[in-house]
Amino acid sequence: QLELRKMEHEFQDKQKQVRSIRTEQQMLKKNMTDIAQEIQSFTGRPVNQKSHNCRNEDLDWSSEDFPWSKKLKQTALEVFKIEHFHPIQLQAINATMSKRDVLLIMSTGGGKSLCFQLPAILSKGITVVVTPLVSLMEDQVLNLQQFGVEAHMLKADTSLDKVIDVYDSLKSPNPRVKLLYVTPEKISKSKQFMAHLDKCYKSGNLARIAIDEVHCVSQWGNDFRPDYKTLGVLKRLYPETPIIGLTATSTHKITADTIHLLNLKNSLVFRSPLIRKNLFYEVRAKPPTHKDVVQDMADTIKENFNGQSGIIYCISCRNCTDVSNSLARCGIKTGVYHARCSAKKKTEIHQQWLNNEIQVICATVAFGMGINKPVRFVIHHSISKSVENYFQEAGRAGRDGQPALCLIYFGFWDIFRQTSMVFKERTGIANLSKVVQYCHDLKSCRSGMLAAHFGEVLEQCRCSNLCDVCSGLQSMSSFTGSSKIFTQHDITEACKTILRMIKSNSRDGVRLTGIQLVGAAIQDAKSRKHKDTTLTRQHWQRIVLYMLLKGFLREDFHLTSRSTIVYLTYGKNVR
Ligand SMILES: Nc1ncnc2c1ncn2[C@@H]1O[C@H](COP(=O)(O)OP(=O)(O)OP(=O)(O)O)[C@@H](O)[C@H]1O
Repeated sequence: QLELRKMEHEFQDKQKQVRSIRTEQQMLKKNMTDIAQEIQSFTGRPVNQKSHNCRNEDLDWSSEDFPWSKKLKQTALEVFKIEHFHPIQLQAINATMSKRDVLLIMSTGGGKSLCFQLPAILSKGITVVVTPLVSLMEDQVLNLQQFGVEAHMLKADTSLDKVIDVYDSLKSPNPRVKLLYVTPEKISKSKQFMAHLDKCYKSGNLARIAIDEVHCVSQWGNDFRPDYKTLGVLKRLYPETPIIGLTATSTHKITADTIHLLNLKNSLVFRSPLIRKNLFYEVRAKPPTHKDVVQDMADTIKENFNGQSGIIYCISCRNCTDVSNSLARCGIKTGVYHARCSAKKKTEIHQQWLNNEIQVICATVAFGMGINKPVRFVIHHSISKSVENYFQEAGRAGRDGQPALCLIYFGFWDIFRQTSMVFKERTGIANLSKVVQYCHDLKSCRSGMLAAHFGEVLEQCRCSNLCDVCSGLQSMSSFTGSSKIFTQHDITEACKTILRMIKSNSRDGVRLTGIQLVGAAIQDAKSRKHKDTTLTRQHWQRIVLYMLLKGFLREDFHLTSRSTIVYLTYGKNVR
């Protein structure tokens, strides 16, 4: 045993030495690249560097032995007042500082921005940050400037003086600008900007390119932006400049697609656990009337979140106003935020919410990116159009690490409303069906389902009481006090009734919507004094959904001049 211990010690010692040699080797490589770039900036000609095959895949990216490690810690503290790095932050920072291409997948609020902001401050030259939203860009630039960092942005209404100032920096051998925020359109459409970026690269001053919300590059995601696709050109034009892509929501399929489209062949992928242990996921059957839904929301908020802030996501602008007005009548201070609000109104509401003058924002998905405020609950008045959307919206809760509730009201009618809105999108129905599956399931752990969707496996199959399913099966849910005990029922006859309703009505040339189909089935069961008369309307709705999810039913769309009607008909699995 003594011998074994001794060898173990020796082994660890050697491993330490190997790590240290690898780090040194990596540094030498970096210094050679820096010198080559300097030569290039003098001569204007690229230097042919031999490829040195040091296997830095094996490097310990969380090591604090890199040449910049000391300065990194110091700058994090001095500039951002950050004492410790979150998991994966240090790995991602070390990898991008070593000039590796990086894809960072980290949950909302995980601290992705720091992973390019800190390296930008520590590196020579300019870091270009591509962001999909101007509001996001404005927030970050303002924040950085408050920390005393030279951060700037180029957007459609940037003054000519400012543009010239930024272009001068891009041309300068010693640029003043450290971070330059641009939209993807700038890269795909502005020849002038690209000409200046070329100069910046040739003088060895294009330190890094950060692409925020990088999943927008893939058509498999639901946030696809055509201009993001053109970002693939960056690696071809600037092969020596490291790229770091950042996202909170990326399935394995989207990740692979992103790497391919951005030409990041040898990139390192860092993925932090997406499921946050402070979020409690719950799905609640939506009460049938608007009044009852709002009363249920008001009770939940008053009982659990006295004086604490939250967001309620609604399906439409009108819906936001209705919910907000009704909640106000229940004594809750609310405001609305949606696409039809003027920019002034949006800023005003956001500010009132930040100042705790209003407790709840009733918003469409237009609200949310870059929120920096403790949010104790995110309630979905209707289901989201995809799991990715839901995960991102719900993830705005509890970014401070404290417990928070993510609640969906799951209503039968809402599903067809969403279906009629997304059916023209390429993956619209498939994406929505995954959300319906998530809400319809009474047995599977919600965190587990979300984790599995993003290709992650939870250490335990149950989430230690962090969702209504796991806690409801054993005890009372901590947030809602509701116990979700359910019974099993043989629904063979009920399914046959549903199919018979479709058949008999179609013989008379009548098509049925989901709601009509449920009504017809209830009537039929009653008239035939069938044992299924014990089934409630909600049971019948669940049966219809089950049949939809299992392919026994499918939607049939009928476009009128004013709307799209969603009928239900036989699915592919009906023989
Ligand atoms: N290591 C850290 N310690 C403490 N606070 C941190 C740390 N890293 C980041 N933060 C803070 O966490 C907050 C969220 O960071 P950031 O906005 O970068 O998150 P994000 O991952 O980009 O989220 P989102 O996907 O919602 O944009 C910020 O206020 C940031 O200053």
